[in-house]
Parts: sequence; structure tokens; C-alpha cells
Amino acid sequence: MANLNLKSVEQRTFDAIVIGSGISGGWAAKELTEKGLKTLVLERGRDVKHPVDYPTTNKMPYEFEHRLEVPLAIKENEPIVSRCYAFREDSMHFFVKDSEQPYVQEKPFDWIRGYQVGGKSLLWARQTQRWSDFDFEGPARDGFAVDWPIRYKDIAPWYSYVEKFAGISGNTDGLAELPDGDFLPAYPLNSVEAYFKEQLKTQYGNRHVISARCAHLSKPNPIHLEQGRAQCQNRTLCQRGCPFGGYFSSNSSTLPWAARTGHLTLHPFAVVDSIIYDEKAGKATGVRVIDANTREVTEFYAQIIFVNASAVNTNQILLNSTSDRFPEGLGNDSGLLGKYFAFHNYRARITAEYEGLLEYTTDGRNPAAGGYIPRFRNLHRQETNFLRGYAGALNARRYEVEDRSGFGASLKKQLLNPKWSNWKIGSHMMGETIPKEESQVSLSKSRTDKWGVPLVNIALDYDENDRNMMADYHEQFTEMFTKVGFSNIKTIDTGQAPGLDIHEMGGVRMGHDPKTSLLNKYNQLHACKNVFVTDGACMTSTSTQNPSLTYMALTARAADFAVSELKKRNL
Ligand SMILES: Cc1cc2nc3c(=O)[nH]c(=O)nc-3n(C[C@H](O)[C@H](O)[C@H](O)COP(=O)(O)OP(=O)(O)OC[C@H]3O[C@@H](n4cnc5c(N)ncnc54)[C@H](O)[C@@H]3O)c2cc1C
Repeated sequence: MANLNLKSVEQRTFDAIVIGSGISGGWAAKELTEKGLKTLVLERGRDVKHPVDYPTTNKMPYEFEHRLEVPLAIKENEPIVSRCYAFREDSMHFFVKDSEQPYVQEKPFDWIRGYQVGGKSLLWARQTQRWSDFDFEGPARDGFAVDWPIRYKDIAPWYSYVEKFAGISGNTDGLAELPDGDFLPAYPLNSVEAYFKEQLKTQYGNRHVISARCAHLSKPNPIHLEQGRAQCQNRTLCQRGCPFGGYFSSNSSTLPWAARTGHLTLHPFAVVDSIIYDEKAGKATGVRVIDANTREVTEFYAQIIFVNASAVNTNQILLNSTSDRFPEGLGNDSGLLGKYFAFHNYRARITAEYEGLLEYTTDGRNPAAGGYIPRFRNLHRQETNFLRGYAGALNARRYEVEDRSGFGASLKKQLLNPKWSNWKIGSHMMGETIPKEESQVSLSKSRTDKWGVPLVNIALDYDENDRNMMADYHEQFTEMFTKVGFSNIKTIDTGQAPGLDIHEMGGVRMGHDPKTSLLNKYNQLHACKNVFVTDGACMTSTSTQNPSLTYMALTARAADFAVSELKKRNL
């Protein structure tokens, strides 16, 4: 418990409390401490210090007992997390194991979690794209979900603000559907990705391949060096934690920055049970915390509270924060808390080969992972039998193929002289799903975790819109791949449960009207003004972009508003 005298109320009182130290919580901590607020960050997991707590970061493959494979016994015991592509022998220690932290799947949902200082910022794939008004205006145009209370102009300066500090690589592509940002140099496309880009431009005009935009220091600026971070070394071992700080994580960037102000108190092993509401004051006064090791319960107090526990956990905390005023959860006058939850649909894939450009191969490793095809469906008009749209990832690679036939000296020679395969091309869909009232996170009435907190119950599923969208993705990508001369095209439906995309959103959505939303345009609970929710729980709709950059920008914007309101004594 971080040298705190838990008996002293004074020592348990701060200006601000931030719940969660992941991507959004790290930003809240940075902004609030920089503005002079004495800030307590409560984190349920252990501390992970940059770079000393990255035990696998410099290991060679042969130093891993299972050569980076997850052992079968772990796969059998932890089937959900084992389905995540990044759960490997070198990164297992940063993932929550199914058996240790159960939840209720009313419908199958693969919930991938990282409970430690830094949260999932250590594990993420760092893909970072801005939203445009095509995204913010989606619900208003077709009437599904409520209207966002903000538009692109409200958040654009905050995107710039967080991009400059985090360091985002990318090109200026000039596309209205995917606004440009304040970028470091992009990682180039390889020859087949570039070929596909040129062909699409010629054959379609309105379909684009861009270099994936990514939170990596391709060429650091002074602000990044000041954070103690260095240029990305293209090791592509990111999920181990990067000793160079080459990619953005809370551990390498926002948290140490906040600590330097002298205003940060970081409190690991602190499981937030609920937020305390004072009826007389008409606001939240603090949070109730259970020590993860001793189960001792302690209260901490502050004038403002930022809830950044990640989308599902944030819903859990608010639903568990009951009082006479809010019997159904903090701020839940509308009865919608936990509802209109949504995710991204990554179920559809496509693979192909290209027999051309064999004079080229890939040169080194690309931390941005290749290309990104921004949404091109239903942008200017409704043109399909599904609402909204999808983006596509794109990457092309050649593999070394060994001829393993024969034996003796000839076999040895073959193994030592592998041949290059044809180019293999792969893409997966990143589809928007529509938040619905029946898609929800609730609390189990009968089961609790080992700290006595009600388990989360998740009820989400694909619907007809998702299935029509997948069919369209397969059709459109098959057509595009065929037109440019790719062969051996295979469409795949992985059949995976929702959740593996790891972009869960909603339940505490933003909106204009307290009757149909929980948060106002500054991420402030309509009914409890000193509580702010700025992680994925606040999202009114999901669009297609990877969401974390938007959480960062919303957090910085909300923190700025919160501090100005505090100064005006409005909170
Ligand atoms: C393999 C992988 C790849 C991904 N790729 C991308 C990508 O390319 N682009 C992208 O935008 N996003 C990506 N994501 C998703 C991204 O990681 C999340 O969107 C982001 O981390 C969410 O930030 P957050 O602050 O809401 O939550 P987190 O980063 O998960 O942090 C939440 C923190 O809150 C803590 N916490 C939870 N409950 C409590 C409690 N009751 N009390 C105290 N603390 C609590 C947790 O322990 C955790 O540390 C990926 C995720 C994974 C795992």
C-alpha cells in the first residue's frame, strides 16, 4: 500500500482520483497532475515499472522453454485468453488468466484483459486512427443509437494534442473519411501492398490503401526524448514491453510524466469496489477500495473522479455504486447503464497469393504491420443492406520455404538454402457493430469474485447487420483481389465470439439528453457532475477505427474541462 497511512483521512484525501492506469487512466493522470492536482491513481493489478519489469524483453527464442508457444496445459486451462493472438509465452504474464478472474457469459464473449499498471497499453497493437464526421454523424443519420453530443471539430485539437505527445507515425493522406493527424514519418508499404494501393486507386478511385497509422516513434521529437523514450528499433517484440519506449504505453510515457510533477500517487493492488455518493452534497466524495492481497477495505476521497477501468470494468464499478439516490448504479437515472454495449467485428478474413513482384521481398520488420484500407461503404449515401461500414487491415509477406524431402547431406543443404514463397496477402475486416438495448453488461445476482464484488455478466451477440456486413466484405475484397491479379483467394469466417477484437465499448454512453444517455459532451455524468468516464464505456457508437486514440483525446479534453470547472467551483 505505497507508504500510505491508511488511518489518516487527510492522507487518503486527494484533489482527483483516477480509477485504472491503462491507456485512458494514464492520460487522465498526466493531465490532472500537470494541471497541479494532487492525483491518486488506483490500479487493481501489480506495478509494472518501465523498463525493469519487462522480464522477457531481451530474450532470444531459444531461451524460452517452449520456443514462444503457449503450453497445452495452459491452453486447456485458460481457453479464452489463449485465443488472443498476442497471448504467447513471451507475453503471458501481462494477460489476465480466465481461471483467476471469472465472469459470466450469458452469451459467449471472449474478454481479454490486462490487470496491471499500464493495463492493456503494454499489449496493444498500437493502431491509431482519428474519427471523422462520417463516424460521429453515423447514429444521427440512420437513427440507430443516439446522436453523439460532439463532432469532429470538438475533438480535432485534442487528437493533435495527444498525437504529438504519444508519437503517431503516418502519412498525410488527405482523406475526408480518415482525417490526417500530427504525424511522425510513416512506415512504408512493401512492394505488394504498394502495388495493391496503386491498383485500387486506378480501378476504383474512392478506395484507398494507406500506411497503417501507429503509435511508434519512427523518428522521435524532443518531447519524446524528454519522456525518456527512444526511436523504435523495429524489433516487433512489442507485447513484451519495449525497453526503448519505442511504442506508446502508459508505463513508458504518461505515468512517468505524471510522476515527475510530484503530484502523483500510484496505488497498485487497489481493487475499486464502488464510488461513494454523498446525497447531501449531491456529488461523489470518493471511492471504496479493497486491497487485492489483504482484502482490507479503505476509502479514498477527492473532488473529482475519473473512471478509466476499461469499458466492462467501468460499467461494473458504476453498477456496483448504489445509494438511496442511485439504487440502480451511479448516475443511472435513465436506466440505461450497462446497455447499448457494442464491440468491433473482426470475424471476416481473406487470404490470397500473388505470383508477381518476385524480385522483391520484405526488408526488415514493419511495426505498423502494413496497410490500412479506410471505410469506403455507406459514406456519402446508404448503398448496402447493412448500416455503417468496415475498414480493412492489409499485409503482404513472403515466407522462407524449406524442402524437407530426402535425407543426409542433400537434406542439410536444402534446409540451409530455403526458397522464398510467392507473396501471401491477408486482410481482416474491422466492422462497426450497432449498440442495442439488449446488448448489455450487468452484475450477477448470485456470484461474486474473491473480493466479494458481483461478477460481470456479459450478453452480446452478432446480428443480421453483422452477417450482411461480413458477406459484403468477402464479396468486395474478393472482387478487389481478383481485379488486381491475386490468386488462390480464400474467404474465412473465423466464427469467433464477440470480444476477441478487444475493442469493447459503451454502457455509459455520451449524449445530449439525460433520458437517453449517461454522460454529457464532456464525459461528465449528467446526474453526478464530479464523475467523468473517458474510457471505452463512454462510446455512443463504435465506428470502424481502432478506438484507443479517441479515448486518449476524450480524456485529455475532459480533464481540461474538469479542472476549469473545479477552478470555477462548479464541481
Ligand atoms: C492484443 C491487443 C491488441 C490491441 N490493439 C489495439 C490497437 O491496435 N489499437 C487500439 O486502439 N486498441 C487496441 N487494443 C485495445 C486497447 O488496448 C484498449 O482499447 C485500451 O487499452 C483501453 O484503454 P483503457 O484505459 O480503457 O483500459 P486498459 O488499458 O485495459 O486499462 C484499464 C486499467 O484499469 C484497471 N482496472 C480495472 N478494473 C479496476 C478496478 N475495479 N479497480 C482498479 N483498477 C481497475 C485494469 O487493471 C487496467 O490496468 C488492443 C488490445 C489488446 C489486448
